[in-house]
Amino acid sequence: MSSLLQGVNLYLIGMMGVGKTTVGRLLAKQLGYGFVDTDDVIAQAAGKSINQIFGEEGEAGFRQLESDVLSQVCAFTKLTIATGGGIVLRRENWGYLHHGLIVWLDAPVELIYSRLAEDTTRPLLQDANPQQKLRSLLEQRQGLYSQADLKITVQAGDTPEEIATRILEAIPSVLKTQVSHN
Ligand SMILES: Nc1ncnc2c1ncn2[C@@H]1O[C@H](COP(=O)(O)OP(=O)(O)OP(=O)(O)O)[C@@H](O)[C@H]1O
Ligand SMILES: O=C(O)C1=C[C@@H](O)[C@@H](O)[C@H](O)C1
Ligand SMILES: [Mg+2]
Repeated sequence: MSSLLQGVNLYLIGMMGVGKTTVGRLLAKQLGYGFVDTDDVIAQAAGKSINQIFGEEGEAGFRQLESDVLSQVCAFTKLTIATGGGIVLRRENWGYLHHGLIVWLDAPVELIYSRLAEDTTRPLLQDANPQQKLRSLLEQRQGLYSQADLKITVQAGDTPEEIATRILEAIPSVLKTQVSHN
């Protein structure tokens, strides 16, 4: 698989809590790829948590840092990159994402909510009605996520290992499509 990909980066996109970081780490290991999480790189570079960045610089400040990090990461090869849930919002980010293969992890809002109900590290979910907030974010972003090369639907009970395997099994079909267009 790794040789089929020829070093092309894999970008995982999708809503917060869908499992991009968890599955991305596994995929990287299985592919012999490096692993990068854009949220972690942003927090490390800023020396602040994501919550602090949102609090001090606003969402716009965070989005700028996110684009800066993505623009640097995409220059490397052989990486699996777990992105932040809102990376799809900026048009310029798509130019970077399309350097690699983009995989959308999609899951029902109820499943995402059950995972993140107690979470305090996602600033956009610190809302009076987090489930409704998730619903409206997904509605706003669905059309953007659907521009991915590959959509993988995640259901309750799917283990990270199963999801990683499903992604690996689906990759050849996408690569074949790309080759046949050349
Ligand atoms: N397949 C799974 N089964 C059970 N729990 C999972 C699964 N995938 C992820 N989780 C759990 O759900 C939570 C969110 O997962 P994760 O941090 O990987 O999501 P994410 O897509 O990276 O979110 P964000 O966009 O906020 O970074 C974590 O507590 C993780 O352990
Ligand atoms: O969905 C989002 O907009 C976000 C998801 C997280 O990964 C972080 O990037 C941040 O909490 C914002
Ligand atoms: Mg993550």
